[in-house]
Amino acid sequence: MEAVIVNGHTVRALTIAGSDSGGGAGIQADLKTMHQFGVYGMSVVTAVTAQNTLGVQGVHELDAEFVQMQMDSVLDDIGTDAAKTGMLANESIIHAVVDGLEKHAVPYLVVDPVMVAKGGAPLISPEAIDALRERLVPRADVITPNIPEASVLCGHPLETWDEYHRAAEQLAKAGAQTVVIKGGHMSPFQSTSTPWGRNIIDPVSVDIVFCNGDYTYFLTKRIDTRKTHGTGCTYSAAITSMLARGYSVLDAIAVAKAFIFQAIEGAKDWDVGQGHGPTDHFANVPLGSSVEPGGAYLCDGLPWVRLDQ
Ligand SMILES: Nc1ncnc2c1ncn2[C@@H]1O[C@H](COP(=O)(O)OP(=O)(O)O)[C@@H](O)[C@H]1O
Ligand SMILES: Cc1ncc(COP(=O)(O)O)c(N)n1
Repeated sequence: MEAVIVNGHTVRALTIAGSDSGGGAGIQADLKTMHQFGVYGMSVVTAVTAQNTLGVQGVHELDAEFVQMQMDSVLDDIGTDAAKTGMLANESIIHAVVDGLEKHAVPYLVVDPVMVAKGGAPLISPEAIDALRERLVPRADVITPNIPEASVLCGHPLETWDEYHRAAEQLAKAGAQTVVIKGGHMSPFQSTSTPWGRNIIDPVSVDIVFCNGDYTYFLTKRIDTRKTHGTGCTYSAAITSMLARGYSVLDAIAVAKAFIFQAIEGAKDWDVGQGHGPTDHFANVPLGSSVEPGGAYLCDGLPWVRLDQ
């Protein structure tokens, strides 16, 4: 992959997240993904985890001042076309990150409100949730909660299609421009009766996107695998890379969703680790998708197919 040049400059993206020593999630997933998208990746590390596919063995949080120093180092000199946040660990780091974002020019911000690792280890302190909700959500161009994260941000459990939609609207009201409610944790059975009025027999993974008052649904086949370590990180890094390259939000999400589908599929038979294995960051970047707001799209191979409403 070559570096992408847009309007004469090298496209850059920044991740503000935790390090995953196992290489499947966090900073490592983000930088691998950005590289695969032809984007020059940079990192601000918030915490270092001792982690592998079996779980998180330890967490070392960095001082908020040092997080701020990294942001100044990167953004005073290099600058970025888009940034994403991942694991932010605690309240002081959230304040430092938001202060840094207010100080520097960051054209697009993707917030992946990381809370708990796939193995169950907490990646943010409970006291930090209010700061996340009050200071970071309103700054998000795109926010990408999974179902448990959306439940925590909204303050109640989410189990039905209707509740997923109300949660997206609540986060939009709180200031997030585009809300992506990710489908990895939805029950596959909910996919049999859908908001767009057509039944799906095979299990699918649906991401609900709420943007400018329209709902757009992105569906792929649900892959039967437990190797989903870092799916959320990889997906949000792909969206960030596409925004940095100048794509519209919906086209960015469409490409990112097709990429994460192929990344999960591609690593199904990998033998990396004994637990929740990583995704295939070498997956193809399927550019060329163009979607209209307000429809339901199925990625059945490529490109996207619009389902009748
Ligand atoms: N088994 C699966 N098959 C297909 N897509 C999946 C599967 N699991 C997750 N995804 C997709 O991966 C992306 C990340 O979702 P999710 O796993 O919910 O995030 P997180 O890692 O934050 O929990 C979403 O686009 C989701 O639809
Ligand atoms: C440093 C870090 N950041 C994020 C995740 C979440 O990824 P996942 O939910 O797939 O375990 C993680 N496990 N580690």
